[in-house]
Amino acid sequence: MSIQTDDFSEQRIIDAKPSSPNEEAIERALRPKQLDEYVGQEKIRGQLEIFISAARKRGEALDHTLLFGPPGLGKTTLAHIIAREMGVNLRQTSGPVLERPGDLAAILTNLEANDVLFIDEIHRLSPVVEEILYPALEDYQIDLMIGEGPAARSVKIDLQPFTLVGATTRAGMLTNPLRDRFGIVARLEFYNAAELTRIVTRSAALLNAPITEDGAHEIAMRARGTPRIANRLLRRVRDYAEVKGTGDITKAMADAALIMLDVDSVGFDVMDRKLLEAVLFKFGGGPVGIGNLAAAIGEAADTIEDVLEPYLIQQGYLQRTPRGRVATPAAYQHFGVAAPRLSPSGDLWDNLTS
Ligand SMILES: Nc1ncnc2c1ncn2[C@@H]1O[C@H](COP(=O)(O)OP(=O)(O)OP(=O)(O)O)[C@@H](O)[C@H]1O
Ligand SMILES: [Mg+2]
Repeated sequence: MSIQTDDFSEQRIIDAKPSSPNEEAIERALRPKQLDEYVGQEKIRGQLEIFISAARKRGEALDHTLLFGPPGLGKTTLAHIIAREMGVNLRQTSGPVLERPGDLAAILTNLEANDVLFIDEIHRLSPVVEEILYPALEDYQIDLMIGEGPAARSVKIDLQPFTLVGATTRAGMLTNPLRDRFGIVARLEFYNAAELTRIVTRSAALLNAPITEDGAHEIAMRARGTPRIANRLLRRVRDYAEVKGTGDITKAMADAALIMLDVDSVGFDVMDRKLLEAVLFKFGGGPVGIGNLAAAIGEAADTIEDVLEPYLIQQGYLQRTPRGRVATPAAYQHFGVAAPRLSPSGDLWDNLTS
């Protein structure tokens, strides 16, 4: 099976974004429903446990909460868990869907006391819609213009207290006034292998797929720190094990399936390798600007920044410097080439912190 197509975002096996509506339905089925089923993110979980229980005791809405981090780490999952643990309804929408102030006003005025309003991709709210949101967040009130021309007047509408849960892959793109209105700001981190092993094991049980501990670990190691990718690899490995074996997902079975899928030992696929190879061999290890890099590998700068880079940077293969992207010795090593002793800025690599 080849995963090299023109539109790789549709096909890429380790894309952190959902690949199809069908996959979203499967994901919903695998989604943990309660905080204690939610694996990892210990700090966030610990904080939310306290804040939610305090808000419930007081009978108040939870503070507005911003969830940010790369795709597939569990933001939507967490938003649903928050509503459930608060014992309230969740209304879901997204930044690009809310085109006019009226769209948001209609949702806000229909919220019941302490409900959760989940706005995905909140960095893509239009400025006029954001304007309506400020007084809603601060005073549970909105100012709406009714009518047009000389007859137009503004009316204040009181809202029920509610909690905004905003999710974004790019906290840096939020306006300051919006960011300042979140009482709770949670940054989701990539998951370690032990956590992903637990996620894979749990999902396999839900899918009725027999799996060994080291089979789960093998998948976890190659899932780029991302539960969505872990679950997707699990489903592909299960197919492979059913066709090529008895259905049992062992380490050997997982390894063979992942080799077939072209996901290498550290979870890189064609796109990751293409990006690192470009930095290493086309741009001499860097520094290279994002625009040049995007042109060289034929990928949008956004996709590079949101989807490809975060994991490569977190794992120490790539660095972001003021002058551009730089490949680290680990990147040279991965491709079996000797790394230069000095970084492109002329420092010893050992002295640089990533
Ligand atoms: N902590 C977790 N424990 C177990 N499973 C998880 C966890 N986080 C995420 N998942 C699984 O990963 C899948 C993707 O998670 P989710 O949709 O919440 O990611 P997201 O951060 O909202 O991604 P996007 O940025 O694309 O919206 C879910 O189906 C869920 O099953
Ligand atoms: Mg989501």
